This record gives sequence, C-alpha cells and structure tokens, in this order.
Amino acid sequence: MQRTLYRKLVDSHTVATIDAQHILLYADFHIMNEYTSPQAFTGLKDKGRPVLRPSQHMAVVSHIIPSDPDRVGERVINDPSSSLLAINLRRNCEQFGIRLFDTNDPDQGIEHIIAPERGYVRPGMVILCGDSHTTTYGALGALGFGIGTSEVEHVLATQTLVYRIAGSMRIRIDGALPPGVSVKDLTLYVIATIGAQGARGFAVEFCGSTIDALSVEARMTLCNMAVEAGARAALIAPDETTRHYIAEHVASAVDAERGGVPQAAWDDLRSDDGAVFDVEHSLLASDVAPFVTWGTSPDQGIPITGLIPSAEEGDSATRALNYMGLKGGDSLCGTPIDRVFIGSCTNSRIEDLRAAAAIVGSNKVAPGVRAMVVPGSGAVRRQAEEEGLAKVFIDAGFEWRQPGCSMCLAMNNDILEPGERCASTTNRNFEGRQGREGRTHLMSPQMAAAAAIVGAICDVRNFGEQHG
Ligand SMILES: CC(C)[C@H](C(=O)O)[C@@H](O)C(=O)O
Ligand code: SF4
Repeated sequence: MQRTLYRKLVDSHTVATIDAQHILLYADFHIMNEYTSPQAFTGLKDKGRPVLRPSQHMAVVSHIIPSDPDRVGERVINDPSSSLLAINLRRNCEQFGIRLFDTNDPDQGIEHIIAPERGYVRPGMVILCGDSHTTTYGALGALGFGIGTSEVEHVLATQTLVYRIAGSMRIRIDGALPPGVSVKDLTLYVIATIGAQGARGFAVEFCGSTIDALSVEARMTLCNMAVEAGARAALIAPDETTRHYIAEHVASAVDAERGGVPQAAWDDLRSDDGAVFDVEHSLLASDVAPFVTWGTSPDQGIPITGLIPSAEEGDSATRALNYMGLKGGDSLCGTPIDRVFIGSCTNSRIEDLRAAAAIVGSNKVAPGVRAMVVPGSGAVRRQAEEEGLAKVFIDAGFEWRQPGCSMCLAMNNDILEPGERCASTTNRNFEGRQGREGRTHLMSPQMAAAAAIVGAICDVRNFGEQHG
C-alpha cells in the first residue's frame, strides 16, 4: 500500500490505535513558551506527576519579552504580569529539569526560530508546541503542529498525545519564481488562492520544482504560514538541501542521532509514487507577483500590481476595508505607512535580514516612518552584526532590536497606536493583532524594506530604478 509522507510519520509514531480516527501519537520533542505552559505545569504539580523525559523538551521566553535594544540584566521585563510568566517558566524548568532559553540567554529568541537553528528539529520527527506556527518544522520533513494547554500537560507527563488523523492534501508548485518575487509572496499567493480555510483539517505536503529550489529557511516561511490556510500540518520531503541544513545546525547543538530518523533512512521520508491524497492543487510560480494583504485575514491579499477587490455592502470584506481605511477598486501602491516591522517566526531568519538589507542599501528610512528590525534569535542577531547587515539597518534609520515575537502580536511593549498602518513581515493581520485599531499589511522582507524607504507600499521590482 502506497503511503503519503504524512501517513508514514504518523504510522511510525503510533503508540496505540484508539479508533478509526484517533491514535496515541509519540512526540520526539516538545517546545514550550512562557504563555501556553503555566497551567500545564500547575496540572502536573497538582497531580504530583513528574515529566517523563525532560531531555525531550525545551522552553523559551518569546512572546512577552520586550525587544528594547538595551535589554539586559535581571529587569529585562518591567511589566509585572509578563515578568511573572518568565519567572514561573524559569522555576518550572528548574524544578522539572528542562532546558530553558531564558530572557538573558545569548541564544534566546522566538521558539520556531531557535528550535531548528539549535538542531532540535530533524527529519522524521514529531514535534509539538503549544503554538499554532509549529507547522514550520515541516520544512525539515518533521511533523510539527500546535497543541492546547491541556495537551501540553499530557505530553509532559507521557511524551504522547491523543491525536486525530488529518486528511491529506498535496500542493504542487512548479517553475522558477520571477525576479523580485520571494517565498513570502508565494506563501501569500497560495493562501489567497486556496483561502484561509482552504487547507482546514488537512496535513499539506508541498512539492514541485519551486519547492525543490527553495532553501530550508524559505521552506520554513511557507510551512509556518500553512496554518493560516487552516492546515493542521505542513510537510516537505527532506532532500540534499535539508541534509546540508542539518549538517550545519545539528552538530553544534544536539546529538544528531538522538530521536528522529537516522540519515540513512531519510530516503524513505517521501510520499510513495501513487500515494493517494484526498485533495491535490497544482500552482505555477510564474503566476506569483509581490503580494500584500489589504484586509484582516491572511487570505485577503493581492499582487502589488492588482486592485483591492470591491466589496458588497455588509460582507466581511466591507468590514475589513473599513477597518483598514481602504477603498475597493484602489491600488495599494502608494498607500502611506507609519510603521515597518521586519521580524516574527515567518521572516526573521538571516536570509530574511539579508534580503531586506540588500534592498535598504545606502538609502534612508522615509521621514515620519518608524521602522524596526527584530531578529528571530540571538544567533541571527550576532550573525547579522558580523555580516554588516545591522549596520545597514542602523545607518538607514531602522531600530535594531533584541529577539522575540515583538510586534508580531503586541503582547509586549512593541505595539501599533490606533490607526497606525504597518508594513509587516508577520503572518497574521487580524483586527488588533499588532495593537488596538492597528492596520497590518503582510508582505515580504524585501517589500517591507522598500516600503520603509519610500514611506508607502510600493512594488519592490520598481524600487531599484529609483533607489538603486
Ligand atoms: C500565543 C500563541 C498561543 C499564539 C499561537 O498559537 O500562534 C501566538 O504565537 C500567535 O502567533 O498567535
Ligand atoms: S513570532 Fe508571532 S506568530 Fe511566531 S510565535 Fe511569536 S507571536 Fe506567534
């Protein structure tokens, strides 16, 4: 029987079958943040249960930590309730013997940036985290998905999870991305094409020559946002690109052979020829242009050359347009922005910062625009400083900040003022996501960098002619 990659990963981690739809799934690794773990630890303590395998968990303070450039010392977090979350996580990790990337750890950062970077994510693994963007790890051929707080407790206690098997979807994308078009544009295009619920209930496997040509970091951007189309997981079969990434990242961090599938068996980590998917889509990279969202859902995006769709009175697009202060039939090009945010687990890796810095060059941030770059981890920040990228940003007038989720979700000091419009490399543009009444336009790091210089949303492909 031919099996999909998803099915192989599920089968190899099935501890017991519960019924036709449910299994007990083994988790090779589990990641926690300060925000979704406290009740789980309280539950364990109340029941007097230990953590079964402490070495198969890690924790990080990422959501509530301020990104101030001079963040140091004990008082990195001034807000008392946020500070308490960090203190609790530290106590819990100490008590249960779990590796914590604490507030002052040189490698602290966003969970989904540091887990692969530190070598914890390897092909063939099942990786869980109380966070929806755990789908990111599919970029390395690992089955990753977000879990709820009560499930976090179960995973800590048993290293397993009661799991409902997902449907299978394959999205094939072929051809070369046109010049000036990045994987973020491709991602927003895929979501706009299939819709915010388009992959709901499915584990999505991405394949095709476009995917083959992507770096692992680019694949992470795509898999990260698959959840914005409703996907329960995203997967890309490991290949030579994956091998190189693993060789670079695992040796320095954790034992390559601990957990996961030995390299010799990676060849089997792919869907068999003839494996049947419940749903298949086929897309062409040549159809993709730089993409920007105009609304309040990640699927409300258009190519920068397109027009904002006209809305019918009373439909959800009308509400979105009102919230965003935009009109149907207009172009997004030339829409002035107040803020630029380059960061988040979607786009704060070194390749993202390189791409943004290449656009910035020797230009300056437009007067009146507040622009910030928030690297995804301490390691990304150090590397960007070594490569001179930080200097490019600082000289241009960007704020060069400390790692964390930052203005991706405004759970810390980084927040939009009501009515402010932001060019953002993040993954969610919901109402209030970056601050009450804040207006978020999702786009690539290149497009956000160009917007910072121009002071308005623009087509990065024309940017070089004026600012090269
Ligand atoms: C805080 C956390 C539960 C949440 C998630 O699950 O994704 C956050 O990371 C987000 O991006 O909205
Ligand atoms: S960077 Fe944003 S999307 Fe990613 S984990 Fe943090 S809040 Fe969630």
